[in-house]
Amino acid sequence: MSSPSSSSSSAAAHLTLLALLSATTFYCFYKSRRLKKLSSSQTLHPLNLSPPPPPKPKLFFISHTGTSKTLAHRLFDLLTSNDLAFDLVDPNHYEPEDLHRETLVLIVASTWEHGKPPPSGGFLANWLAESAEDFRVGSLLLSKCRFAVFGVGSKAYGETFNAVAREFSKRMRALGAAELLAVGEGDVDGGELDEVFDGWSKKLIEVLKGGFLENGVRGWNESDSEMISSDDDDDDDDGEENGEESGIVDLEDIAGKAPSRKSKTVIQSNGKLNGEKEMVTPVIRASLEKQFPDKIRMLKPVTQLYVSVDAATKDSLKAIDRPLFGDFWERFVDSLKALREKQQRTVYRLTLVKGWNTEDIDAYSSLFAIGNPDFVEIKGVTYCGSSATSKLTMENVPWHSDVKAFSEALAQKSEGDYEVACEHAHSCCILLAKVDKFKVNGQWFTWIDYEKFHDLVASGKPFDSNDYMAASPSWAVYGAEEGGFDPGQSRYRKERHHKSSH
Ligand SMILES: Cc1cc2nc3c(=O)[nH]c(=O)nc-3n(C[C@H](O)[C@H](O)[C@H](O)COP(=O)(O)O)c2cc1C
Repeated sequence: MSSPSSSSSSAAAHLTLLALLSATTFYCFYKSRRLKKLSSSQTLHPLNLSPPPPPKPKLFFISHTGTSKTLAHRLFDLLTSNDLAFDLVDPNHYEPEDLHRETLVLIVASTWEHGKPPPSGGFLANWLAESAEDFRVGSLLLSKCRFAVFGVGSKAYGETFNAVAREFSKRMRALGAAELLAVGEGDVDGGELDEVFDGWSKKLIEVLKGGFLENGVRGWNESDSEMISSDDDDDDDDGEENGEESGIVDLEDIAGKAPSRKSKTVIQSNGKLNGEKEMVTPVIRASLEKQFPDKIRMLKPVTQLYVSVDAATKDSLKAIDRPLFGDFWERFVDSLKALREKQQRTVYRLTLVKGWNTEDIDAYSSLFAIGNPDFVEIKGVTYCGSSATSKLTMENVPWHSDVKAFSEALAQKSEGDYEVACEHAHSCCILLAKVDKFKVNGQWFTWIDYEKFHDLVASGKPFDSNDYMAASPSWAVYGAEEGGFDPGQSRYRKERHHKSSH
């Protein structure tokens, strides 16, 4: 191991900071534009042509043995005879990711075993449930949509009577849709289904024709939906000016927020300017998700190679990243393995989201053996405002003390392989480093000697990450009074108007 060069360490520190700031700025800008595009995609047309007309109202039937389908047909005829044009739709032939464009949706749905929908409605029901519970999908996703649900079931099933219809109603409301009237509850076993359905349908027609919601709020008609669209565009701009969606967010979040979770739709849209889905192409998304281990292997030497470790288990990685590939977990593990073979500094980057991935210390720790990274950088997720595309709240943002506790527990679990080396309290960030490489005679060498790195690359000879390390300044070392803030820089503290105990 060569001796560390302290002469260039200060320059290296500044370079590191500069690089970090530039990257952060780029991604903040990218993120803010992307969020704006996602939220405005519901209303704007590509190439700035006039906005597309609102989609035709939909009447979904979710049926197994035909009862709900028959009722839906009857409702369709009634709507048509009242000059209300609808498409009658089997959800098997519908892409739920188009739901955010809908302005009026009716659902007639039956309930089957264990309160579940029949097969034709399973995908739509799951999509709504997942979206409603996903903090990255905003509670305004369906804000342009008015809806009503009629359930077909049997009271004989007790608690699960019409569970599917109630669930649809609950999920749609959770995503911001406005319910036109209360869920209709049809009971096929002696509940006078036809009368109940006809009564509900009549009320629905009154609401639709009257233009009023049951709760007195003004309801839907075509010109309204256009008015809503243009208002929303204005809101969107205001939002950006007011900084509502312009907050900082981590690079890792970008991949997870890709507009489609189905590779089919992303690929179709790639380069075709067909609307809102071209923003993140499969290639960008896949590379943001670090799902190309072969590419990692082929990389030329870089000073520091990061792999995002967004979750520690297969299930949580699927929930957080919404991966593009079916073999996402194998690709992820393979990406970690590829790090092991690298000669340069390697880093696992963990972004903690409270309530999502902060619990599983054991599972994270077991990932260390796979990639054997030089460093583990642990950062709290950054709040960027709630919006149509994110329902991350301050509740999900860990305090620096949470990040510290998590990091210390992880270090302890490594049984001496890693220790907490540095912290950056003002960015809620902690660095674990490999003790046998980067702690020399009790002193940390986590900084980078860039000149040395370039000399080593130019030499063409093999080298290792500790050949270009530099001493960590005292203010950056874990536990320092400065908490990682360079005393050579000026600090501006934001004035806070709320009480905080932290
Ligand atoms: C095996 C079975 C399980 C059922 N489970 C429920 C249930 O949990 N809750 C409910 O309200 N109705 C339940 N039902 C009643 C059905 O919803 C009812 O038969 C309905 O007419 C089916 O409508 P469809 O033909 O449109 O699918 C069940 C029916 C069967 C045959």
